[in-house]
Amino acid sequence: KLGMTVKKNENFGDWYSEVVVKSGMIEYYDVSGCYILRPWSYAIWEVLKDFFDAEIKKLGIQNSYFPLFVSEQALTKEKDHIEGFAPEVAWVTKSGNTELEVPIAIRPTSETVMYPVFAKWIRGHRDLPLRLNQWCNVVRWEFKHPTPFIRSREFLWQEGHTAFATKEEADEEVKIVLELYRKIYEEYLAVPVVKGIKSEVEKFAGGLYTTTVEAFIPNTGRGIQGATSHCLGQNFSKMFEIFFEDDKGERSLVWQNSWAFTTRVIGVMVMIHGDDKGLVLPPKVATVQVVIIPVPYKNVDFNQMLDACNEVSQKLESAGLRVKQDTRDNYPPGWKYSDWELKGVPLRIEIGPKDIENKQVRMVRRDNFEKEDVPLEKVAQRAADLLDEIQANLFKKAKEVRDLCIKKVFTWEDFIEALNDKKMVLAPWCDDVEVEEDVKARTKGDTGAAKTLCMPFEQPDLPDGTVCFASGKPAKRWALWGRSY
Ligand SMILES: O=C(C[C@H]1NCCC[C@H]1O)Cn1cnc2c(c1=O)CCCC2
Ligand SMILES: [Mg+2]
Repeated sequence: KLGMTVKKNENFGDWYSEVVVKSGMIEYYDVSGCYILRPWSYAIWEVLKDFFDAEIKKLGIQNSYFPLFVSEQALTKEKDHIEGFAPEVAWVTKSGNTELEVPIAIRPTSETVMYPVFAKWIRGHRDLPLRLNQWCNVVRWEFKHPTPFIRSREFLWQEGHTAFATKEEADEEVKIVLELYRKIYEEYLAVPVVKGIKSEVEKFAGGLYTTTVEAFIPNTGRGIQGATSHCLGQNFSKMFEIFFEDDKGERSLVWQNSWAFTTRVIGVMVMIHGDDKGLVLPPKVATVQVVIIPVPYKNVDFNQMLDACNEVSQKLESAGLRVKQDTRDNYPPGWKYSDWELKGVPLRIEIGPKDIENKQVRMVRRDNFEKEDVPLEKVAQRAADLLDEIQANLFKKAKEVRDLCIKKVFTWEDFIEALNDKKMVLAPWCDDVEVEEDVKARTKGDTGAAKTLCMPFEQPDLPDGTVCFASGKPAKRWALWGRSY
């Protein structure tokens, strides 16, 4: 059957699998954990890539491309960087029937590819800052259940890798890039995120600190890391001996950052906005923002309909909108309505005989199905305004839902109740590693343990004497906890 058969709130997992395939975003593939990104989703990646690429270029960051393959020696150089991750590294061990002398890793991330070369390129302070980015794929042999876009063994991302003379410069860039990630989610994908810093347990082990934008999937009650911007401190420059001579002739280690967002962002957008009819695409990222559908009538000349569709299409295109005319003669209008609703096109324009007579069109919104008749001479402006309204409405609705899913608590009992009610939990915390490990242990269950998602930069006030919800020790700050992907 062409349309959706699974209801989002009845079986979320099956709904998600059905919608990403039937909308034309994903095709399954015979290598487990790998998916084909079809044009309907790849075009969304391109919109985000174009935005982010232009922004980092404004910051003076340059794109480059480093090899896919990593030597074993390089990969295992930074000890605590790799130990926890080793099982996820994919290795090339032979070519044809011939075993390789030494196995070669496929990049799971490129710190160990790039940093030996950074050490070679960086000599003096005039070689700094060095700021490179690459758009590429990475491979991580994940063992958890693969999910299109959300968790796959190969995914697309950008990875930024920068080196500075001072910590201040690094700290500043971490924040600037994190703000770009917030824009990708909130201004393009209409998905609300919480900006914050990761705990010592959750941060990137090889780094100094990790900042993050955290999204939330209400249907599963799970948080999801949206993108990360790490300050690596001097950990990697120590390991890879990346020194520079400063203007006083002193030899010191560079300060580094690394930051990434991935094709996961598309899956988050699908999960947040989709409904029982299929995808709902935010106009900013919609491949097709407006679809024009003629409603033929037995006694009306079809060519007249096509002319009307062309006229409207040209008006919208000259207004800079992404338009498509569905003039296929082998499907009735109703079938087309469902098909484009399944694909999530934000705005539909119907043109029937009486519309032509009255020099108007019928506009139908995908987000709330509201319909309105619009005079021909106002079509371009009205469509542009409606798309802005749809974009804003999608974000507003998603933010209302997300805010209702954050519960602020002070006690363990309330924490557990909120967790079991599929919420994120904002709780006063002593920020001790062993306490976080203890909460994980105490909340282990078939749906996974709770962990800190982040310490939000926006902290509610913490009255003196407030104690940690889990340990009873003096609370240092608020942490956002939850089960996660
Ligand atoms: O990749 C990072 C840190 C960093 N990598 C570059 C972009 C930003 C940021 O993600 C963390 N990380 C996650 N996962 C893995 C590794 C790893 O370093 C290395 C081995 C395989 C799995
Ligand atoms: Mg991982």
